Amino acid sequence: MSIEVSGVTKKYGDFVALDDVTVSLPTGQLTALLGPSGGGKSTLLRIIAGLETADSGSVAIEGTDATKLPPQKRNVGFVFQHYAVFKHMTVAKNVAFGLEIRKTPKPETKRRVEELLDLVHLSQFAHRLPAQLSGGQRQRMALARALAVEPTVLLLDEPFGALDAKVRKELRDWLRRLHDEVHVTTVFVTHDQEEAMEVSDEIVVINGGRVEQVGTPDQLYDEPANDFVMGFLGDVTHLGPIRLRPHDIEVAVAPAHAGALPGVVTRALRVGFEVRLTVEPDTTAAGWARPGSEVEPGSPGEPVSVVLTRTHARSLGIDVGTRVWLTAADGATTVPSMVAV
Ligand SMILES: Nc1ncnc2c1ncn2[C@@H]1O[C@H](COP(=O)(O)OP(=O)(O)OP(=O)(O)O)[C@@H](O)[C@H]1O
Repeated sequence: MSIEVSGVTKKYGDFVALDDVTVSLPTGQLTALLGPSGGGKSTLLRIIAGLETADSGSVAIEGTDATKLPPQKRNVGFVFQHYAVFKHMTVAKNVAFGLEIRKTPKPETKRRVEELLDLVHLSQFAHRLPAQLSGGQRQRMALARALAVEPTVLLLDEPFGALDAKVRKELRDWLRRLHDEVHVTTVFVTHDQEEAMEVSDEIVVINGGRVEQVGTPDQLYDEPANDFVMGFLGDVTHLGPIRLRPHDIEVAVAPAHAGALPGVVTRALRVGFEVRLTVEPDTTAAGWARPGSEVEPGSPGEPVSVVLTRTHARSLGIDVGTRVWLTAADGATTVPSMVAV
């Protein structure tokens, strides 16, 4: 059982926001919809919630065809970036709201609200008004409110987007722990790859209205389906005709391998335990045969970025001006360079 989105297309006028999207979001997991701005993430989430109607295709939630169901019949909880709260009601009343309109017996509502406030660590703020909470506390209240009615699915649209970086980080750790406790199927939208990688069981990468790849954070990082996914999930550089991650380049200070790309270090930046090098390739040097030369290189003369640990850089004696030879490390994740169009 899961959320099954099949062949969903959504247009706004001539603009195709979602183009024949098919994806399955597993039950009990925390799934991120990740992609650049305007890619269609929110549109997909809103179609799952029933706040938007697809032009074609279907949505099933836990085996029930929900395509034509209104939002209130889908049993979904929803939290937006700017969450609408009842300003005149206390935190406890806000959380109780959904239970009260469902005419849940008073003692049960009271018990459930206490339980939820405990879960989101807001018990001591139960009698405050929302305006007396910090932004992060308000989002936790919003999550408690969404969870109150025991939704089958929790949908979060950039729930921490408006908060500062530190609070965002705290809330994302907290969301992961909360999810491990309650296991409600959760789908959240983010354009922040680090947030998606840290929190989710599975990531759906959406770009230009299409699903680029679905996989665990490790799968997407280590086996990106294409150049877009590779670039969106981490730093990428190039070595002749291939694109790879800067830490997947091996550096030698003597021409050890045939086919190694010779160059000169033009910049060495120390950041924490890393040293980030910029290497100007010397493609005119003798002995350089382009590896995989059936693929036309994008720009063979462009500088290459390389990341080494500080210890490694020190042991090689690397600094600005050092002559180096670069090769792709064994097992490096690579994709062909994009062919210029
Ligand atoms: N009601 C609407 N009318 C017209 N165009 C819309 C409407 N809603 C969304 N769009 C367009 O559809 C595209 C996808 O929007 P969507 O909000 O799904 O993107 P997103 O990936 O969530 O982006 P962001 O991260 O910026 O929120 C955008 O180009 C947007 O301008």
